[in-house]
Amino acid sequence: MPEGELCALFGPNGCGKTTLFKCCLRFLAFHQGSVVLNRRDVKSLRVEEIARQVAYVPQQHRPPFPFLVKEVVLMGRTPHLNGIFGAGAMDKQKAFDALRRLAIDHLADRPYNQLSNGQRQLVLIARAMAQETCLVVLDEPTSALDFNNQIRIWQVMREMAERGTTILACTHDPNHVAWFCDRMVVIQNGRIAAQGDPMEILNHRLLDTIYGGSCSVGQTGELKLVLPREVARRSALDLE
Ligand SMILES: Nc1ncnc2c1ncn2[C@@H]1O[C@H](COP(=O)(O)OP(=O)(O)OP(=O)(O)O)[C@@H](O)[C@H]1O
Repeated sequence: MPEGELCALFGPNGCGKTTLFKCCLRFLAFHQGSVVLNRRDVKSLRVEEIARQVAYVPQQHRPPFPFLVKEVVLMGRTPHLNGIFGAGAMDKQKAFDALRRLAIDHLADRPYNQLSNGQRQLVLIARAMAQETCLVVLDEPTSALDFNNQIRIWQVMREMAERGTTILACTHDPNHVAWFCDRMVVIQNGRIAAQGDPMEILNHRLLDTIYGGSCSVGQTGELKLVLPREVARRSALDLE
């Protein structure tokens, strides 16, 4: 991936997006292919070295202990420290900045395991921001969020990419891909079915291949909009 790119990994349920992420991060062993991170094979890197370069936001996270939200976010600093107890004022400030950027600083002193799914998802994204890595990998980062927070997270990812962070996020929302991403990679049946600029490759033929004819792609000005086919028929959009 080019530096500073916001790329979406897209594909139907069960096509292997999470598995691919887990292989890239070495949570799962893989037997074919290779993963190269800043010109080095990840198999040759120690876990700490990977954590200094890649932050991961998992789809689900079951906390083992009632850590406070501010402690969970501070854990993002761990790869840069000599253990969590080495956290200094600057690390705490970075953790707080991430909480504030996501408008969840009011949750700082709440136990993480007493939060809603969406609140926990925001905390994990804040933890990844505090980690300050060159690559951030996010597994359906907006799946539990209200619409306002979905847009906030895509805007935050966009800003991070503009500042040079490379971002790989999987999502099931083709509109988010069209509105916010530089590139999309479509996985189907174990291989890359298509990849490129969403404005160029996101069309009804691609969606028919993935979803079997349930969607239409409309265009209004520079904006693409994916709608259920029946809804699209009722709209005044130019349909492909
Ligand atoms: N722990 C597991 N053991 C065995 N098979 C698994 C396991 N986890 C996932 N799989 C299988 O691997 C395949 C890919 O799953 P994966 O979770 O990577 O898909 P995904 O694209 O992330 O799906 P979704 O969009 O539903 O989150 C699926 O067929 C799934 O059933």
